[in-house]
Amino acid sequence: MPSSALTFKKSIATVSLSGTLPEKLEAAAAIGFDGVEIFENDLLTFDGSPADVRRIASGLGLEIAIFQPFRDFEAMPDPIRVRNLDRAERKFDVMQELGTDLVLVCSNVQPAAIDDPARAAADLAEMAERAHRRGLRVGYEALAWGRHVNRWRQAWDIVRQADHPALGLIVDSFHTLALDDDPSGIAELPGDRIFFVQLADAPKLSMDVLSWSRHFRNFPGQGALPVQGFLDAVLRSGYRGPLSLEVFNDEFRAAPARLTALDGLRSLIHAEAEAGHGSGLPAPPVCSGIEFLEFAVDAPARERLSGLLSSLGFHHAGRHRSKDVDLYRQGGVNLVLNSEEDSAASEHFQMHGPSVCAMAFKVDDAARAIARAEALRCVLWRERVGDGERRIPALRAPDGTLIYLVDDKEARRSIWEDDFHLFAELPSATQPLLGIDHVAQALPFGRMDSFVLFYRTVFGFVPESLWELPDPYGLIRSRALVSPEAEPGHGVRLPLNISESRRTATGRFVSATSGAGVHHVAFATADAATLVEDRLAAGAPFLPIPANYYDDLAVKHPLDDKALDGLKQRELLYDRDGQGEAGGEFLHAYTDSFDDRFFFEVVERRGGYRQFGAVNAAIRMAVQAQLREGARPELYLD
Ligand SMILES: O=C(O)c1ccc(O)c(O)c1
Ligand SMILES: [Mg+2]
Repeated sequence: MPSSALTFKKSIATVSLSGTLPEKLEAAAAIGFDGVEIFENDLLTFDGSPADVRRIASGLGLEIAIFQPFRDFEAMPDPIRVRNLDRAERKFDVMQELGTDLVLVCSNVQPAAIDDPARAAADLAEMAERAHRRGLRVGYEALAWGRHVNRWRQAWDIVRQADHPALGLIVDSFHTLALDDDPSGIAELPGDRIFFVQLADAPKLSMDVLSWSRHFRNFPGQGALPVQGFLDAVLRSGYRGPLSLEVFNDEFRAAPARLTALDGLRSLIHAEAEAGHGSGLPAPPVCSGIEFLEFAVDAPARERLSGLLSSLGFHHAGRHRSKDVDLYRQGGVNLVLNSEEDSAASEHFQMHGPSVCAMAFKVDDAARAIARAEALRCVLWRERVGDGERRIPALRAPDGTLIYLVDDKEARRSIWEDDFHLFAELPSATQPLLGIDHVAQALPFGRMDSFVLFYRTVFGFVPESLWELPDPYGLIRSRALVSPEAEPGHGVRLPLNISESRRTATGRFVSATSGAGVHHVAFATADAATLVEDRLAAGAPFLPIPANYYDDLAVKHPLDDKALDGLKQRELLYDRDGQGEAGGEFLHAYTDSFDDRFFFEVVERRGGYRQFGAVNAAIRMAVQAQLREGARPELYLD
């Protein structure tokens, strides 16, 4: 840690959290924020006095960092000017009752506002002077849609011109970055003239900036704005005040306040550390792949699942030394079927039915990864272990799924040799799977940002662009998080899916399993055609693909008749990315779903194909829906 590292106070605006004002305060305090911004609307709708708010906050150990916003103040023609100064005095009374000394004035949006920075400066100087007499301060923020002032530099020029010690600048990453304005000059400002700093990110969307700001802001690291560069500039100025999250987001307004607050704090700790401050974070793990997936099953589900796995070419490779747990293996893929009573798996089974209850990532240093996760406020997990068995460190994903971290740095034997009675190895020629290519999860609506933040900050995964996939019964939004070192047959890839509709594959999964979870698992192979042909012969339930799909494929891609026929005979789907030599190919086949829950996929990546065959997801969802509904086209044909 450099000796210049500073820890900043962390604050959140009440507008970022759901609930009543006391609920918001309680959530912010419980999660560990130092302070809050009291958003005026939350006070107006609170059935108690500002002094009551002060008592509640101080009882929770929360500082009220600022009261905001005070709107449409500066550069108004008389007599509104005089009225605005009276209005300010009234709000100063409220601030003194609240016990905060700072108010945010956002730039005027009124058509009546005069386009004259000198008038704005004079008005703000007058307001600051009145505040000063009461020991209060005023901060001036440029709204991106302000009538005449919408950039931080304009606001700063006005603050400088007003030249009053009780008047300072407030910067908000959203307003600057949404206009594609350059924040780097903030580093040159005197840090003590910046009175407050608000941070928010947002996804890239094309819409008017006001609607974008009011509905789609999110926490730093959840969106696509360069918030880190903004923060670096702010901190280089010498600013030492709080870092505060100010997010207007329709989904956050509906989400449980504590979940949102936890994401917010995680985001701030990460941003502060990335800026070289705070107590520091150990580097993210290098994730080289998925060591195993664990399924929670009871005895009947284990019977059926092992049958499905056998049809896909897996064999029963081992039995746990002390628990009711079996290992199924093929080549580089390890699947664990856990029926142990009184375990995390059985708890998962009670809640969700047959499902993936744990993933294990292969990492370079599990202890370092756990230290990072802990610093980012993750929930850690310690499984009960038998004598001589390996304890594998683990943490909880936001949905409660366990993520084990396996490194073989100090071990002389693999986790399998440590904990399992292993049966005789089969010849590798009979095991064509290379590893787990990707693991797709279905998330409850409104939870995407939370998962993106978790995988991005804790593991350093990189979010890919958003896809919209048409299911016959609604739209699915999909975004993959990929470990930076992912190469074909290597690394971790996690597509995350959400759907507003309860009738889509994703929506049905979330309601059928009471929450988020693994929806499908894709296995990598070097030769999908041979594998699928062999497995179809062994009775594996690969989805039958409509002939129309192949007719269309012949038009889209330069495939000769032989190649096309080879795909068609084996129910293989196809995609290409890139152009010419640089292009890669993707061959894949899906199974029908197990108990209408999860399913498997076999994939072959050729020539550096980087995607997930999303263009074919609609075909898969339609075929699965037809199988599920028992659709029979002949009923509709005369
Ligand atoms: O959307 C608004 O009006 C609004 C108000 C206050 C702020 O600090 C802000 O960034 C936006
Ligand atoms: Mg703001």
